Amino acid sequence: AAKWTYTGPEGEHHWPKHYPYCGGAFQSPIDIRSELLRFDPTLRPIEVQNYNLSPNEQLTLGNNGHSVQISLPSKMHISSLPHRYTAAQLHFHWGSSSRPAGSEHTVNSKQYAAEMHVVHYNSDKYPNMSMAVDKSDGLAVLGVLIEVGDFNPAFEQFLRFISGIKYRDQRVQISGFNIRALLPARLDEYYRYDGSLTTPPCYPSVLWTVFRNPVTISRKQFLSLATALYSSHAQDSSPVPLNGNYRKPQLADSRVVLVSFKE
Ligand SMILES: NS(=O)(=O)c1c(F)c(F)c(S(=O)(=O)CCO)c(N[C@H]2CCCc3ccccc32)c1F
Ligand SMILES: [Zn+2]
Repeated sequence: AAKWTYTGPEGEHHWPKHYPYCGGAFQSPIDIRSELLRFDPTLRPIEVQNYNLSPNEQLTLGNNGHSVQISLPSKMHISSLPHRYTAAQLHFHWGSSSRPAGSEHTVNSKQYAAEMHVVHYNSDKYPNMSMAVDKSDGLAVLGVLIEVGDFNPAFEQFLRFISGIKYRDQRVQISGFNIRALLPARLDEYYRYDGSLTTPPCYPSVLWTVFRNPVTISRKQFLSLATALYSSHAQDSSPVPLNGNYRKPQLADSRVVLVSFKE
């Protein structure tokens, strides 16, 4: 498995050596700047289906060495886009206890504490994620900005198990819960642009939707996300903390960011 990191000799400035798309166009994340925005009245509210999972269902919560991820059942999908986009997994990007800013997208240079991504693939055209991941109309990712504030009971549904996946490739089964509760209340207010995976291989295959309104988690919840995990395996002699797992904003080039709302 090719190794890449967020800092050091395998850090993001070195990604293009092994992953050429990372040095290409249409890269994500970006700084969502006011001057790039254009109101688009055709942008409909995001509609998600089957996000409210029963506690009788089991989800896999895992540490893949780059993030904490939850694998999602294929009945979950986005129904308001031109094609059906079926959910594959969700994961997070965060800062560290000493530097609590770790979102990937920034808004007028403001970096949030963390960011959640719900990854979907175009299941009208492709049979699975692997076939969709490098196609220009392959993926749709919902981005949720996260700031430190009130306690978030929905996040607690998986955060309370995070000590069971401290090391790379550890996984635990958790009960299903309402994934919709991880999203902000308003799914009608969002930024929309064409971009890429924010990790290698950085394929320019993502229709990005970043919701305007952040969600909050408590400082204690943020610290458990930012301090519980290691990117190294349990048996490795020198454990490597997993934090600061965010790519810096990329050049917007001539890209316009569409917005579904008027101030
Ligand atoms: N920010 S991002 O671009 O949304 C993003 C990540 F940042 C991220 F870390 C991951 S990862 O956790 O899989 C670790 C490294 O790929 C993904 N995985 C996607 C793309 C790769 C293939 C694949 C296959 C099945 C399910 C999900 C995915 C990712 F899409
Ligand atoms: Zn991501």
